[in-house]
Amino acid sequence: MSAAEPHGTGPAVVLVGPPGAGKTTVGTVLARRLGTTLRDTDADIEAAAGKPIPDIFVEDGEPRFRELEREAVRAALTGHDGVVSLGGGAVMDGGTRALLTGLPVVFLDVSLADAVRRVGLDAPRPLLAVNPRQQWRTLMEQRRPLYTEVARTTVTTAGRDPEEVAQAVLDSLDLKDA
Ligand SMILES: Nc1ncnc2c1ncn2[C@@H]1O[C@H](COP(=O)(O)OP(=O)(O)OP(=O)(O)O)[C@@H](O)[C@H]1O
Ligand SMILES: O=C(O)C1=C[C@@H](O)[C@@H](O)[C@H](O)C1
Ligand SMILES: [Mg+2]
Repeated sequence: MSAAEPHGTGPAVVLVGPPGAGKTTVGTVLARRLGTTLRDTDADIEAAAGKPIPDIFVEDGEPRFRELEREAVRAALTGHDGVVSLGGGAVMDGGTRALLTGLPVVFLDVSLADAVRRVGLDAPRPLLAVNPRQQWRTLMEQRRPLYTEVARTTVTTAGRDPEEVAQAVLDSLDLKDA
């Protein structure tokens, strides 16, 4: 299968995984290697709402955020044939999960220790505001089955730099560089 092949037929790769999995970093590498661009639904939501995600959580609540996210994911998946990176909690919404059916979704798996090391515990993440380490553990335990459910393949990021992770993603989907 050629990397440039799926133009006009949907995204080449959709990345899911918790904060710190490397969705943005690896997505950027993948986009370069596939000769395409990365679309990040968190950025799309912020642009559409005209405010940062933490403000959406505080002012509108998480359920509203998940609705906005579902629409952002729908738009990204239908309007982009490159690499799409979803927010860490996108899989919590059943409607969003349904949008991913049949797509080349890759779960970037990361250990709690690596995620905390990469992102830190003081980042402005609304769901980690109180007791972040315990919250993180709980989120990872809740979400792992959902990442696995939506994913066509799972790629571990432990002990791999972003280039190596990107290569493993391409291999897992049987894609080649542009
Ligand atoms: N495979 C890797 N090895 C080491 N560090 C990595 C790896 N992947 C990403 N990082 C680093 O981890 C941090 C978080 O990566 P990144 O922002 O890509 O994660 P993310 O999954 O997009 O997170 P978020 O859900 O917050 O958007 C960055 O500093 C990045 O350089
Ligand atoms: O893990 C989560 O639930 C989130 C992750 C981020 O990507 C953002 O989508 C938002 O902060 C929520
Ligand atoms: Mg990111």
